[in-house]
Amino acid sequence: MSARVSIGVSLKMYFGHADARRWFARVAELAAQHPAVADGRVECFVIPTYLQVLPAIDAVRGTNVVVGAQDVATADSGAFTGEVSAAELAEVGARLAEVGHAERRRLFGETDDVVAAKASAALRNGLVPVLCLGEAERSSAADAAARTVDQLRSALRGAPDGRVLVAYEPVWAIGAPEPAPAEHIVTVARAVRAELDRIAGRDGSGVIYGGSAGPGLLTTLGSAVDGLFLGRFAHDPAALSAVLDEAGALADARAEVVA
Ligand SMILES: O=C(CO)COP(=O)(O)O
Repeated sequence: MSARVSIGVSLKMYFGHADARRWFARVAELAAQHPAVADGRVECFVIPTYLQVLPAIDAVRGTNVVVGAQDVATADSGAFTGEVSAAELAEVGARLAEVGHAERRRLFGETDDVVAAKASAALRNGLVPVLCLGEAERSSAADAAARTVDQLRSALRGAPDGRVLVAYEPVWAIGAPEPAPAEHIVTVARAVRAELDRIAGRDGSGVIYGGSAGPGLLTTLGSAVDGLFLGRFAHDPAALSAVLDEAGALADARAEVVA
């Protein structure tokens, strides 16, 4: 377990261009002033639409905030109309690529094979895949853990070495009023972390939780997770700032354990 805590935000398709730019400016400002982000104890990443990736990179330049994409092509170049390659994302300065989000699986038919090909494409090009995994229907924590670990194995089968951030997102907790219960998240996150520790070539990897996450949750979960993947509840920069404060406190507590 590394001491660093990761806090990511996907903007999905919520913001238009002007609103997104205003939000990036606020995030850049608060990250620059945030001691735990400024000194690297907390990794902060934002994942806007493809069209917003370049303005986001411009807005956060000089801060420790990094930018990712919400999807990535399986191929690196060629006749793939509408796709964006990991090679180009890396070329312009994106650092992460979200892979296999529940909305892409459900609305756009992404299969486990497609998810695996996208994870490989990201790793092959030096991007960190934010690998979104989680059970589709509410079940026991043990069952959810088994399903999520199976998804992880499938997504990384044959993938190049490199860091991976697993975003454990139970599908039924996405877009909900509340996150999944803490005991449920802790059980699944532990199983995912154990699997990440078992497989070679994944140094620096971790598991973050997403699905109606917001202020207060990270303090409840503690070191069972390596951070959070936020959606709606980070649209208000003040809420994101509160989560970064919690992440800083968690990183400090973890540094004492690691030392
Ligand atoms: O899917 C999510 C992040 O990728 C979570 O979104 P919400 O927090 O809005 O449910």
